[in-house]
Amino acid sequence: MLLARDLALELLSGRLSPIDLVARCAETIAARDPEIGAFAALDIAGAEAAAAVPGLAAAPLAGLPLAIKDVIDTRDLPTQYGSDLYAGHRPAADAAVVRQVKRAGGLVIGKSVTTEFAFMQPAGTRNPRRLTHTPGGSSSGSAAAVAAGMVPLALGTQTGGSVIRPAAFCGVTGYKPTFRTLPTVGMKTFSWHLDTLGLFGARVCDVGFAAAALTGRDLDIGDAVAQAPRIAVVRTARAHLAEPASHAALDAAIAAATRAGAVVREIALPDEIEAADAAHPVIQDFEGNLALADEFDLHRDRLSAVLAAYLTRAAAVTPDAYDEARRTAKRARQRLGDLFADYDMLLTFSAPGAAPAGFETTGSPAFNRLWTLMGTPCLNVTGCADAQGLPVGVQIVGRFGRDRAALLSAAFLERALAN
Ligand SMILES: NC(=O)CC(=O)O
Repeated sequence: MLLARDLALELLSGRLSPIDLVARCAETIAARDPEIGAFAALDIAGAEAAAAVPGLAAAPLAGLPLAIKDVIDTRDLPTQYGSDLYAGHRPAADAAVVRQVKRAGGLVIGKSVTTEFAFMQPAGTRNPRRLTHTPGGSSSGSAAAVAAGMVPLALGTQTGGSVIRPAAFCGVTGYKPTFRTLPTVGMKTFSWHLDTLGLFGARVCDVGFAAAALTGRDLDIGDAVAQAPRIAVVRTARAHLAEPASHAALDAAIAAATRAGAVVREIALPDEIEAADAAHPVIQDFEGNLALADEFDLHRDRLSAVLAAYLTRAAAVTPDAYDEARRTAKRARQRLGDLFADYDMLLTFSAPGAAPAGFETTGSPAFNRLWTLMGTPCLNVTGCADAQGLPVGVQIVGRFGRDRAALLSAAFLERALAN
């Protein structure tokens, strides 16, 4: 994989030019994407032209090429939301986060494949770790493009588990920042209480570097790691949904963290927090039904059967149920804040197991959706694999608004697992 932060330092030093890096990415894309299908659209020429701008390497992103998930509007490339309803659709303006990429000196080399409206209908992308397996979703192309070494960084989105789960399946670092750290203006909305922009990179320091470059926040952790963090392991009430490989990965992470000096304790989540897991689908259903009302009312026959059936069911959620779900979520966030008085991070599953074989599903968000609703920073940490050699992720959950601490904790675990 391409190491974004190391490449940025090479670009800044002049040992590598942005044009040469674009050429390297383009060569890998040409060699690997025909069998992986990570990209919905490419703009190599546009990236080459942008790479020629003098002084680019001194910018925060130093001329690094990025893939942008195709639910995020781009003025220079089609934005099709994973649906033929929007075939060839060309937004008049870039999404706010795309402007942040360009202002920071990043190069948009292409649009990465999304599932239909970032929901559950699998797209055509394959897992670079094993081509007969799903890469996960809904940020399928973003995770696959980074895993295959086509780009050093990719933008994705998460409403359920669409950053953390594909990152785990493809063996890359996925970072879902605190809610609204990155602006969702110009992203195709599914749920305005849940939609969160995230990043994919090879390592924790790479996504931290990118987040710092985009936002100007103190998130570039470099080689730093947390010192002896207090870790609460939470398998949650859904632990029965985790396969043996995920339990084994969590056990390996616990052992590695303990060896590295962490204080690790396994706890049960308080009932108020567990209750929010059931609130997530109520909020997603109510808001998704409205966010996709035009497509559902006017083009239902051109939606996948999965999405059409979902939106039909989602219409049944009442305003009272929606309001109660939001109150449940608020109580859970308050209780979670209390929990973090005693711990620096939570450690849990990233997904039920390794990437499922076949392409009938992109996997389950069972271990992601609660944290999406909590709005807390989450990272998939690499370093574990199952008996067949497929990556199995473990997930760090940090305190709301404390993203630097979450990145340092994730870097601590990443290093502990690598040693
Ligand atoms: N958009 C989403 O997060 C849905 C999923 O978990 O696949």
